[in-house]
Amino acid sequence: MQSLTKQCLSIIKTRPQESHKGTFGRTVLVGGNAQFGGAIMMSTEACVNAGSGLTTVVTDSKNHQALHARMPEAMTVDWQDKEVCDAVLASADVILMGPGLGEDEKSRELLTYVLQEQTEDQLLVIDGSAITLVAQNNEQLPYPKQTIFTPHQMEWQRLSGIKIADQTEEMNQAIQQKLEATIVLKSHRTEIYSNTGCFYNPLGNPGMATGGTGDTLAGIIAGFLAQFPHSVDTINAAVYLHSYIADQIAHDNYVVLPTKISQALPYWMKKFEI
Ligand SMILES: NC(=O)C1=CN([C@@H]2O[C@H](COP(=O)(O)OP(=O)(O)OC[C@H]3O[C@@H](n4cnc5c(N)ncnc54)[C@H](O)[C@@H]3O)[C@@H](O)[C@H]2O)[C@@H](O)CC1
Ligand SMILES: Nc1ncnc2c1ncn2[C@@H]1O[C@H](COP(=O)(O)OP(=O)(O)O)[C@@H](O)[C@H]1O
Ligand SMILES: [Mg+2]
Repeated sequence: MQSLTKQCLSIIKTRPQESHKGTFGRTVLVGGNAQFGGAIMMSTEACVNAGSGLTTVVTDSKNHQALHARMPEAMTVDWQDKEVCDAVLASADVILMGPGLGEDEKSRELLTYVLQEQTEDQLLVIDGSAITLVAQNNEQLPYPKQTIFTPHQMEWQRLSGIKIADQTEEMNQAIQQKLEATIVLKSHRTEIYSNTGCFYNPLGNPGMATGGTGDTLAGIIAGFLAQFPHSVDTINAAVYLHSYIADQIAHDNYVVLPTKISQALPYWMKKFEI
């Protein structure tokens, strides 16, 4: 397993002069039920700050006002409005599904719908509740090689069937090869299993152990994939930078607020651009 270094951030390129919001990708985020609105808001804040050209959030209408107040850069769609959802999903380069989605009937219906709508050009990042639902329903992925799962160890236990204590590199890799999707297996030391190699993130700190840090990572991964190459290098860079920034914040903060990571993204991306 290869340990990531600062070198992995070299995918962050200086933006071309001749560019516009369409150049940097369209990201659609699906999640946030009435209980977990904060999760999709944190993913959105991360995605916009990570540089997604256009970001649209498909969520429970209860979250719209708060989302607009917090992130006017993002557009919102009521997840009951099928016609608008169809159009928005069709326009996406990257879809992030799951932060705060919940596990009720509506959540299940939305997951099945998104899996049906995904096209062969679109990447799908599956996080949070959506991982649990894929595991429960034994959902088949339409395009496994274009799918990225971002489970923590418990979600990976549900998806892979491997108990946390048995989640060794060998076992994890065997299930990844069966799934053919990329797996970002989150823990205090996150590992990335892909069709082209396995990587290990040496950064991160216990200040990150607070609700929303994973929702934030999922938003960064989606925002990076929207504008940078569709490869594991881009996912590695997102994982590394998320922890790198958290480590900077942790120098003088006991707890690392996820929204602080998002707010610091544009600064650090500028520092690392080449
Ligand atoms: N503000 C919000 O609205 C928040 C909403 N959230 C959403 O809540 C939903 C449920 O996700 P949860 O992860 O809370 O619930 P889960 O039930 O999926 O997992 C949490 C359980 O897994 C255990 N666990 C074992 N190893 C772990 C590891 N390495 N990392 C994390 N947990 C580990 C924890 O102790 C806990 O008991 C998701 O959709 C998520 O996006 C959470 O992100 C928290 C914040
Ligand atoms: N002790 C720790 N050391 C390093 N990273 C951590 C630690 N605790 C949590 N993290 C990171 O925080 C994130 C937590 O993700 P997740 O459990 O999905 O959170 P949530 O769903 O609440 O947003 C992961 O990226 C994980 O690597
Ligand atoms: Mg999570």
